[in-house]
Amino acid sequence: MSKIIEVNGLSRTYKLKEGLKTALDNVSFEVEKGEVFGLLGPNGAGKTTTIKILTTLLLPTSGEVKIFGYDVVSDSNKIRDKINFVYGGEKGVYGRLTAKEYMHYFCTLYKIKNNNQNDLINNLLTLVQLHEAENQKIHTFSKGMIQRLHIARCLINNPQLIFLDEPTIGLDPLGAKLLRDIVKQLSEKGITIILTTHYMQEADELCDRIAFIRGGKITLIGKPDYIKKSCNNLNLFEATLSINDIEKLQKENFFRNLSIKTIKEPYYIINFEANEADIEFIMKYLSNFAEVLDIKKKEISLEDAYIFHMREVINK
Ligand SMILES: Nc1ncnc2c1ncn2[C@@H]1O[C@H](COP(=O)(O)OP(=O)(O)OP(=O)(O)O)[C@@H](O)[C@H]1O
Repeated sequence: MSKIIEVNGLSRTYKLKEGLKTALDNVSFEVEKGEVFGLLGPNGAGKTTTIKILTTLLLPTSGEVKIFGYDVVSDSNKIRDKINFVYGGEKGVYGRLTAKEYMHYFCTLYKIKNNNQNDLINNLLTLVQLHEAENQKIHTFSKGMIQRLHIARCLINNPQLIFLDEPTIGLDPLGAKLLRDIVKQLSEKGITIILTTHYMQEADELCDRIAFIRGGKITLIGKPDYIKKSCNNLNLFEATLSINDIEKLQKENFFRNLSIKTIKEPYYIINFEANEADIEFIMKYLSNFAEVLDIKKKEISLEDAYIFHMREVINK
């Protein structure tokens, strides 16, 4: 495998009236060809700043970033031809154009020969499942269709590396699934993809590797399974209960990180953190106001791992 992205000691500060704001602090990572690499972190963690630097839209304050072996500062033109990006919730579409007209417009900007434009547009609109809507004006498109059109647009220059910043934000579950399927197809074609998302299940489904970023630093990096296993002192339990007085349970300060999901009254699933040795005691305690139908250790999801690692940030 060859390295498509090499980031070494990257830092970026912004000048504010109050002084300097550090958005990225000595960040290093590498991405191999063909990987789907997820950058996950809370608002303000530094994801967009990272993407802007990697796409040559923003200069680093210090450190070195190479894309395809080219430096983002001195060789930005060589990089721009080979990459593209889509920001979630992106506006900037020309509503009065049809999808096809919009694609022709960008083909011309990307200097695609007139003779080749129709075939390319057909292929790309088919790939993002907009072929049937090609003559429809964009202002009639749903958010999901617009987002898929952005993806088609970002593929015009045949990029080997694409950046998708929260691509499914604001999409309904079906629209989001369609978009995830397209991301998988692009990955299967060998395109390297950098993805940011706040949806952990999406990251788990799509990403080969993930970096957790918080406060401008990468705190954990690896395959989704590695990240889940990294919480080895996190013991989550899931109990299915029949509860008559749910308010009483909600008021309990007894549990660490209690979450309650209603199945159908009076049945509930509760998740909580506990030591394995305390489970018998907890069962007895619960039986004071609920019938315990089932209790088991919960498999750690990527979301559990994320909450575990970001807890101090979330609690601030
Ligand atoms: N142009 C700017 N001027 C000043 N500060 C900025 C600027 N852009 C970003 N920041 C600050 O840098 C930090 C990192 O921001 P960034 O947008 O990279 O985070 P993010 O992880 O993408 O967040 P989100 O999930 O909300 O998009 C934040 O504290 C943010 O307020």
